[in-house]
Amino acid sequence: MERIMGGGVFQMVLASAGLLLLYRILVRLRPGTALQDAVVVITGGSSGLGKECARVFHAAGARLVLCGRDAGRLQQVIQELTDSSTGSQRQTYTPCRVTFDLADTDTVDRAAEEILKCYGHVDVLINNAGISYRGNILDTNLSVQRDVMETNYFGPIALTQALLPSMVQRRSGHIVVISSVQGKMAIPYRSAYAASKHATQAYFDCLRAEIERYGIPVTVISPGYIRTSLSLNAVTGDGSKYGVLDKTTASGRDPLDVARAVLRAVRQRSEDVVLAGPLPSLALYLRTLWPALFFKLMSSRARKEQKPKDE
Ligand SMILES: NC(=O)C1=CN([C@@H]2O[C@H](COP(=O)(O)OP(=O)(O)OC[C@H]3O[C@@H](n4cnc5c(N)ncnc54)[C@H](OP(=O)(O)O)[C@@H]3O)[C@@H](O)[C@H]2O)C=CC1
Ligand SMILES: CCCCCCCCCCCCCCCC(=O)OCC(=O)COP(=O)(O)O
Repeated sequence: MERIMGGGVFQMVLASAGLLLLYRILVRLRPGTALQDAVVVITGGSSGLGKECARVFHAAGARLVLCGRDAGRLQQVIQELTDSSTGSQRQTYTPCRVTFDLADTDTVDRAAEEILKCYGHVDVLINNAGISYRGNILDTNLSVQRDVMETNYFGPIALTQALLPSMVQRRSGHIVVISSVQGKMAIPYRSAYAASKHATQAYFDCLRAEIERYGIPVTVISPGYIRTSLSLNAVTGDGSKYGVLDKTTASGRDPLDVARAVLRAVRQRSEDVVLAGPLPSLALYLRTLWPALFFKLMSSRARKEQKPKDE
């Protein structure tokens, strides 16, 4: 009897896994939204993942609006993209640029107006810009916790809220946010960053439910480590720059590869995408299913990493 039951359970698990695999294949094969001529806004378009997103959306025929704080760096990206499109089979467009600081939410409304002036509307907003943080909570100024929250949370939500009314009016648009696996699990010495990404996940999950009725999808993308300048640009507990290219960052996933996954998620109108390797994925399951063990592992990690650079 037990053998029969055991066999039955095994077959059920196998069948479920097969169905899940089939579902994933079908989702991938589903014809996606066309991006030719779509107006795509990318924040943090001057470097790292944002720059690679600019590359793949530009090549797909999108009309880009690139945002960042440094006009010169944005112009350099625009030049690279225009140079690369010579001989392209597809119609491509010279991107527009809008310069503003996401941490200064007072300027975001002005920036949204400027963004809308580029092409008259926005089809896809990719909230990508962000900064990270390295530090021990005990030695971190509250102002640093606030600053990271301004750039990673309040800035993107202010921009989203400024652009949403025009999307709702047209009953068309798509909101995307680049979060992190640290938006789903918190690891030691990343308090400001992980908190800002958890807030991001929660806000955009609420938004998804609230604007579904207007036909506007919300996509939250949670990558693991990517090979960019994120750790170099991270802030420490006293507000100074960390300035180190961490091994984890240097050995992270190719940003172009991640950008292609972002493009796929936009085409498929995916809701929640985790782009992480087996270990962080396992850690995410552990956080949900066996939190006590997850917390023990994090405490041990905190003890081992007792000396972040700013101590
Ligand atoms: N690299 C990684 O391991 C991972 C990154 N991510 C996320 O990916 C996103 C992109 O980061 P990544 O490309 O890695 O890092 P980079 O440091 O290379 O790029 C960050 C971008 O954000 C822009 N930015 C930073 N602060 C502001 C601000 N106050 N106002 C406007 N723009 C700003 C920068 O533009 P400029 O300085 O020109 O203004 C830059 O273009 C971030 O949200 C990050 O959290 C998620 C998981 C892993
Ligand atoms: C019983 C088996 C247990 C196996 C679980 C082991 C737990 C291992 C913990 C793994 C933690 C992974 C952290 C991944 C963090 C990450 O990818 O972050 C992405 C970023 O946003 C990077 O930003 P950062 O500034 O931190 O470089």
